[in-house]
Parts: sequence; structure tokens; C-alpha cells
Amino acid sequence: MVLTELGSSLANALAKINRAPKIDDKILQILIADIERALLGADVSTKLVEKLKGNIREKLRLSELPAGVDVKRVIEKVECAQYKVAIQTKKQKGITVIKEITSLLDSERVAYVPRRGKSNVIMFVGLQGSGKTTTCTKLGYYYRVRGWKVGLVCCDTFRAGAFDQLEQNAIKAKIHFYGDRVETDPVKIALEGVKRFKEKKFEIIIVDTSGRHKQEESLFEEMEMIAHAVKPDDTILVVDSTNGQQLEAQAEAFRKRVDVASVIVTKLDGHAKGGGALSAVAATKAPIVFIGVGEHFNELQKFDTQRFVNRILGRGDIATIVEDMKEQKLDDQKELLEKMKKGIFTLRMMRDQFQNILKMGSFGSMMQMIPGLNNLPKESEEASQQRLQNFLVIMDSMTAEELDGDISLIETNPARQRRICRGAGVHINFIRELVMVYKPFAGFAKNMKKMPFGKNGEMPKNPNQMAKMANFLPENVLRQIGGQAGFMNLMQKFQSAEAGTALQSMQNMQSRMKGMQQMAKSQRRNRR
Ligand SMILES: Nc1nc2c(ncn2[C@@H]2O[C@H](COP(=O)(O)OP(=O)(O)OP(=O)(O)O)[C@@H](O)[C@H]2O)c(=O)[nH]1
Repeated sequence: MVLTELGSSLANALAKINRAPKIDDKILQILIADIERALLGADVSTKLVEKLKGNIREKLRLSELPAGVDVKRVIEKVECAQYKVAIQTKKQKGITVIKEITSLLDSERVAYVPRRGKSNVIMFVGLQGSGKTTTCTKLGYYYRVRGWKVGLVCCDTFRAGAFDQLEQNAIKAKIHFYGDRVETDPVKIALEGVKRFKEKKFEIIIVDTSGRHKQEESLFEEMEMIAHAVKPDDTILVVDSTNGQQLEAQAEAFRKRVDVASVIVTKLDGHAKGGGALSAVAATKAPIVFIGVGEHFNELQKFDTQRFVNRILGRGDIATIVEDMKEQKLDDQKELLEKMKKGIFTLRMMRDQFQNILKMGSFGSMMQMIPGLNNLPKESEEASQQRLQNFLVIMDSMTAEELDGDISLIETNPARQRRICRGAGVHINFIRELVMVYKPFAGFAKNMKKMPFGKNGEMPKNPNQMAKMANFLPENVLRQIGGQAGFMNLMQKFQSAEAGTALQSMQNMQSRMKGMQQMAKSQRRNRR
């Protein structure tokens, strides 16, 4: 994501503060200038950047801070207890540099949250090509994998091919679909679709409406009529981030005509205007609920300003990973854990883990959430995902005996290898690579027997035990997460994010890191 570049420029600017022996006004001016350059480079409007600079200058008066306050922490930390005392005495609001950056992207309005056991009707609106139809499926998929009953209604009678596109997407994403090829009145289709899904107690009913090339009166009239007919609980505007700052006017125009409750910004996976797009939408005070970061169904990320800023600044977002695992019930892996503790790790178990990784989203987005791993080389992301898909296809062509038995069954039998690869339609090299990826996982499981887990399998809290645990990680993975100190910090974050699932989460992460390390290695080898 290009926003990662904005994040690293901002993180570099903040790092200068940490390196400076003394913080004075001159250093602060340099910081402000660096931040200005980074934000303008990401297309954030000059008006907003000027406001941000003014706020920092006005609210961060170094000379007025009481003695004893840690200035570096004041500048950098989002929450700083000492500074809170300082600001109370000065009657200022809790403003720090990061808070200011966060507020650029924060609409401060709370979005609609669907309720379980009720039919939540969500209407999508937006210009043609904004990614509306794709995003309807992505959102449907997002809820389906979290156990909601989802239905899609296609009311786009304007664009030929919209029906087929949504129907195909719905089939691929295993979501129920309603459309009518013959009916030309989108209002009738919307009413009928919503009625049918409500009768069958669907919980999420997504209504895709027509788009137009520009903001035409006919588009708005149609939107109003559909909204009037189905009375949506939530109306989501889909906007294309490549329009950058222009989105402020676009979002305002839609909001004047329908009650746009929230916004999804798409195509943030590779455009320099991402910062402009997000800040422009936030300026309209419509909350951004999700962002689209690719064309695949799972490339939709929940948007939470604070977590997003943490992530792009390289501070990771463990809370989202743990939440995703819980929501997708990926943390329910007691059986896996029990087996691994006995040193057992089969190909079937690896296949389940790989499926979990794919369910959680792309490698890139997951990596960006882990502190210290945010800077993995970009180019490996898509290739890694493809490799994972190939491995899954190979494992799907194996017999139960091969999936559950000893790896030597495959490793020492070329005829078996050829049969599996023929079934999977892949080159024989892939199965050799799969064996190479599998072996360290199995070795890791063997090591687990020696790890200092608590009586009930919980992660150690004692620092010495934690340090011991770190020794079981591969050296370069440990380096990437900031050595033993980084590992302990990560563990604490997992534990505080969700004490009950910390162990499973950590073990999942460890397995994934190891797998990714192997993949990166074999990619490097292939490139050579
Ligand atoms: N890279 C990237 N492409 C996306 C994203 N979201 C959608 N797209 C692509 O954008 C193009 C347009 O998406 P559609 O969903 O067809 O657009 P639409 O807004 O529904 O168009 P109409 O139905 O004509 O109104 C397609 O090629 C999508 O694959 C995203 O987050 N990232």
C-alpha cells in the first residue's frame, strides 16, 4: 500500500526526535516540516496540512511545559499520563503530534453496527467504476466468514453485465443472490429481493444499486426511490481513492441526496492519492468503515483510525489480528494445540493453518499489523499468496494416508509425488518445495514439547521464561520483531489484547512467521 510510504516518512520524522539529544523549538520546526512534506506527498490537502501545523504549533509550546515532563513522549505518544497532567494545568486538549495526524483521518462519527438476529439492510451507492459491485461481495464475504447469513440483491439494471458480475461473485464467495434479468425497474427488484431475504431471516441484506459515470440527476433519483422503498439501516457510499482530494465534493454531493451513513474507500492498494482520499472523506464527517486494498474478496479491511495510524507508522495492530481470529473463530484451535504440544504436526494440520491464513486476508495486510514485520519486501506478497494456493491444491490431491502419515511417505516416493502433482496440475518442483516448507513446521512442533508453557498451556508471564521462549524462534524472525525485547513486547500485546486466546494467537503467528520465512527463502532461491 502506498500509504505505507507515508507511514514510514512520518515514522522517520518522529524517529529524529528520539535521536535528538535535546528537544528544542528548532527540532520541533524540523519535525513539523518533515510531517508537512510527507502529508503533501500523500496528497493530503494544503488546507488540512496548514491546520495541522497550526494546531501543533499552538498546542505544543515547549517553553510552557512544566519541568519534569518527558518532551519526547509528549510529542510522540498517543496517550501520555504525564502530559495529561500538564495539559490539565494549561487547560489544553490532549494534543500530541500523532493525535493530530490521527485526527486528519477521523470523522469522529460512529458508524452503523449490524445487529445479530435481525435483518440489517445495507444499501450501496456510488459512481460507476468506484468498485461498488466488487465491494458488495467483499462485505458479504466479510460477514459470511464471521458466521452471518448474507444475501446480495442486484438492482443495477443500468449497466449490462452487472447482474452476471454480481451473480458470479456471489457464487464464488458462497453468498445467496437475488436478481431479475427481465425486470427493468430497480425499485421492484430491491423490494422483492429484500422481502425474500427478510422472510428467510437473512441477517445481512446488501443491495447493490446502479452507478453512473458522473453525478447525474437520474442516478440520484433512482437512489432516492430505492432508499425510500427498502428503508436501509445503513447506506454505504463507495468511493475510488484514485480521485484523491476530489472525494470531499463527491461525498458531499451524495450526502445531500441520500442519508449516506458511512463510506468505503477502495483501491488503496497502490495509489499515491490514498492520504488525500482518506482525509477528504473524513473531512465530510462521514465515517470510513472499511477500505478496499485489492481485487480479491478478502482484501477489505475494517477501518479504525487509531489502529490504522498505528499500523502505517509501523507500530503494528495486534488488536485487529486477535479480533479477526476471534470473529472468524480461528482461535478455536485447542485440538491443534494439544497435538503440537505432543510434538505432532501433520500435513493436514498445515493445510488447515494455510486455509486460516488465506481467510484472514492477504499476507501484506497481515504483515502490516505485526510490529516489526511491517517492512517486509512488497514484491513477495502476491507471489507468496499464489504459492500458498498452490500448496493447498497439492494437499487437496493427497490421500488421507498422505495427509496424516509421516512425510517420508511422500518424500521418498517419486511415483507418489508425480501422482499428486498430476492431480493438482502443478510441476513436480512444487511438492518438493512443500516438503521443505513442512519440515521446519514439524520441527517446531517437536520443540514445543520443551517450551516453558504454564500448566494449562498458557504463555509464560515471567520475563526469564519469556526470554527462553524467544530462543525457539528462528534467528532472523526474532531479529525482525526486534530481538528478545521486541518478542516480549509482542507477547504482552497479545496477552493484553485477549488473554484467553494469547497462546493460540502467538502459536499461529509463530507458525505463520516460520512459513513465511521459508517462502521468502525459496523465492530468493528461485530468483537466483
Ligand atoms: N486494486 C483494486 N481494485 C479494485 C478494488 N475494488 C474494486 N476494484 C476494481 O475496480 C474495478 C471496478 O469495480 P466494480 O465493482 O465493477 O465497479 P462498480 O462501481 O460496481 O461499477 P458499476 O457497477 O458500473 O457502477 C474492477 O476491476 C474491480 O476489480 C480495490 O480495492 N483495489
